[in-house]
Amino acid sequence: MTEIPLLKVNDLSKFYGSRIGCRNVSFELWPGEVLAIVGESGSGKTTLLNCISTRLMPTTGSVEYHMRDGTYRDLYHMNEAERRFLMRTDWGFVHQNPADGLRMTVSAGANVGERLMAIGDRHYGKIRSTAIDWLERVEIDADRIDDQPRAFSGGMRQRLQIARNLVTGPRLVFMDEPTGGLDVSVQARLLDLVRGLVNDLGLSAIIVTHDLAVARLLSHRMMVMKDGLVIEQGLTDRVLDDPREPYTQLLVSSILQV
Ligand SMILES: Nc1ncnc2c1ncn2[C@@H]1O[C@H](COP(=O)(O)OP(=O)(O)OP(=O)(O)O)[C@@H](O)[C@H]1O
Repeated sequence: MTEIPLLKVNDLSKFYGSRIGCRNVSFELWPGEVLAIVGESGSGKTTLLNCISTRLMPTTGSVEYHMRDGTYRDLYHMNEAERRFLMRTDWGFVHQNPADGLRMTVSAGANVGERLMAIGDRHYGKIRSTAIDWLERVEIDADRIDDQPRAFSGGMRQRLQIARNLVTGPRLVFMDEPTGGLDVSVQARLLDLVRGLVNDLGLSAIIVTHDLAVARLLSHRMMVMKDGLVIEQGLTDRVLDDPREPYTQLLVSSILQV
């Protein structure tokens, strides 16, 4: 890991009227680091993820991002075009529901290929061969390239969504409950795949999950949220094996085996 954080989140808060989404969140994310945000339903995980990924504007606070040119930019001071460019070239966003991150009525190959076209690739043969390569990396047979994702199982759709996000070589990937809604055996296979890809590509990732087993398997560090606040954070193994806050102890002990 290099010594410069990829992301610096400073005192971020989001209120929905008088309702608290998240409050006073600060942390840094380092290159190659995977951070899990855990907590029960309504604790503010998705609000925080959406603010950091600029899908939502926070009420107060800033997020500084280390650009490829070496400068830091405050994400909320970028214009819409700059933010879109960053999302297309440097970031990925994996939704819990693959239908939110895929185009269901175009082919699997086009779902992957159009991301390459969006960053300027124009050579059809090259785009198709890269798409085939990525389908194989996510364990989808190349002969399904012309099928539409609506003909795929839930697990295949999620793997396709991951290929679509990673094909452009992002530096940072946001994932919102990436294994939610899948059968347990499908989840296990997907987690293995994500772990392998994240390691191989040296990706930084922020993963929202209510599942501590997902955090254990994928993340280096984790933050525990409750009522919009980060109440505990640290290395994943430390937090899970030796939780300091009573609330985290309760969360951990409610799971038989993590
Ligand atoms: N659009 C909105 N308008 C008003 N309140 C909202 C909105 N979105 C979220 N909230 C509130 O903000 C708080 C945090 O919600 P959030 O969805 O971020 O939690 P979460 O931990 O991601 O929950 P879940 O795991 O159920 O998705 C909750 O009290 C929620 O009711």
